[in-house]
Amino acid sequence: MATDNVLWRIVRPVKKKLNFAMVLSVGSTLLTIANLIILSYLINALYTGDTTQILYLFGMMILCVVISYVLRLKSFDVSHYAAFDLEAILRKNISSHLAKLPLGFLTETGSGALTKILNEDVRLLHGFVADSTPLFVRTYAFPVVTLVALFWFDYRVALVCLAILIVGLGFLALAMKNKTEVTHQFNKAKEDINVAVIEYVQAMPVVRVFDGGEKSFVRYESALQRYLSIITLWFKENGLNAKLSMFILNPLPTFIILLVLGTYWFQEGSLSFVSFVASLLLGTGMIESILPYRSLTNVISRAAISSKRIEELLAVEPLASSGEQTSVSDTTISFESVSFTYPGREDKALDNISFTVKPGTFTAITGASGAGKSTVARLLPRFWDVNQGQIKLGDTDIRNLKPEVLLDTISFVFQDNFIFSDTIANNIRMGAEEASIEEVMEAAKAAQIHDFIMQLPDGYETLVKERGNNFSGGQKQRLAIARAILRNKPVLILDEVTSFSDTENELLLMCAFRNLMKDKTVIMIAHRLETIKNADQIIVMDKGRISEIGNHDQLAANNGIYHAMWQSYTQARNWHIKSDK
Ligand SMILES: Nc1ncnc2c1ncn2[C@@H]1O[C@H](COP(=O)(O)OP(=O)(O)OP(=O)(O)O)[C@@H](O)[C@H]1O
Repeated sequence: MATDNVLWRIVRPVKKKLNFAMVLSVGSTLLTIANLIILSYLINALYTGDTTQILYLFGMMILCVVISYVLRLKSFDVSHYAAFDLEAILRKNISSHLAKLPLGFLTETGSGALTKILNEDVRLLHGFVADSTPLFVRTYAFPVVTLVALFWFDYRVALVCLAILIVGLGFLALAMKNKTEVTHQFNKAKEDINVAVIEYVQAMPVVRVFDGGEKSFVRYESALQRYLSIITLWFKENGLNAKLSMFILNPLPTFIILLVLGTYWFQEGSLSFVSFVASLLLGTGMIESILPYRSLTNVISRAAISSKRIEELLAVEPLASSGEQTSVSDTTISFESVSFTYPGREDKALDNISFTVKPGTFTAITGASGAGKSTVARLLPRFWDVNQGQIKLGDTDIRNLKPEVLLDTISFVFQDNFIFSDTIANNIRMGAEEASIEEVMEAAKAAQIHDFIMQLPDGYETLVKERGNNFSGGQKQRLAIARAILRNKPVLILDEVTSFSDTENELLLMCAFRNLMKDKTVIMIAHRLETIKNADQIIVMDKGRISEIGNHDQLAANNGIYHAMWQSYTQARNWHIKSDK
């Protein structure tokens, strides 16, 4: 039951309703058992021909059936209400928690995995609470109460039933031994298949060019093989026990055993007729009541896995709550002794870095891959919060600003910009929903993407396909720039935005950038020295630290990383010029 603790923790908010549903279910179970006992007396009365008793018992039985039925319905009613309540509570808790989580966590976990928790896991718990909880208590209460009743009728019959139960459950326990490990392996194998299928289908266009799809088909096939061998192994190891338990925990064999023994004891005179009938009815009823046990344990373990995922998500540390400050003194950006380590990593992505970007100036950040450039960009919109030091906008720590103020002051253009399935106009409007179509067009013109949009059959009303698949990388960049131009915020963060461009796109992009960056405070992360040469300040990063800082002339004159980068850049350029000649 240890793994199920998490399950009971998750359903705690609806515990009262759930307990009530279980009490009603136990009540209905008791009446069902009472009914079987009355039926035994009724058959006895029919046997002896006692008419008054027949009528009396018949009346009692009808009453019991009706009340038991009503209790059972009511129990399911209550458990369904509890399930709806739980679903609402969980959805509310999860969504309000998600709103407080670092954006970095959300983008990393991915919308697919989060939607799965919010939808599938919550729905699974709904199903468990609604349908399984009344059944759950019934499978426990029925055998216990029946055994008590059987002991009251005849201890020998009770002992026989108890023995059948113990042997059957023993085999079941053996069949379920290693279940956790096997279930884990089974789920892992199933996941591998899913991944292989997705990879096979999604990567098809690329894969077919290189290996005709054979290699990834082999991966899919071997995932399938692993899955099959786990199932075979499980059947081989536990199949016999499972079959034996299924055979023993079955009403028919129990009925036959009780019939043979009962007949013997009855003829011998040591078992009354009513006890004989009662033992047949109660004994078989008891075994029947535990038939759903196996499927219930499956439902419970799946619900426990879902609960664990929900609990883990709810345990993710939210961002420190934002302050209430609603304005900034100016757009100076300062990193003051900032250190940051990504959750789950040992090494620092940023190690004690400090720099200041003055209002209206252009700062470029460059350096080797993995040096920490993008991390600088991600900390500004609080994708994550710093571990040490502080980041200030004007003279305020960004953690003290209302989130709206931060977003209202800064625009971001990232390498992988979020393009969603809507019209081009609405994609540009994102973050400035009230903008008129004329304003949208103005922004698109400044971003050098207007002419391209006008060539499309529906112009600005053209639908962008999922993730902007019908646009080139450079076109998506320019759409994102148009979006940033329209939002017109005083601070601009650009992360590797020129990486997609070909020569033609680059000219357009540069022109778009000039329009976008006019009079703004800009931080641009870039590799292309041509792009950053004119920056007021260039920061060269290396292994999470700032190795050089200054303008182009100062850095080119130094004997550092930038100097080396500039040398190799000019050599490459000269080589190009020579080979063009
Ligand atoms: N989401 C993340 N989770 C864990 N570690 C990360 C994450 N993103 C980056 N890192 C690590 O942090 C360090 C800095 O990465 P960052 O992306 O900031 O470098 P970068 O200079 O922008 O590199 P590139 O030029 O390749 O984009 C690297 O060691 C990287 O592995």
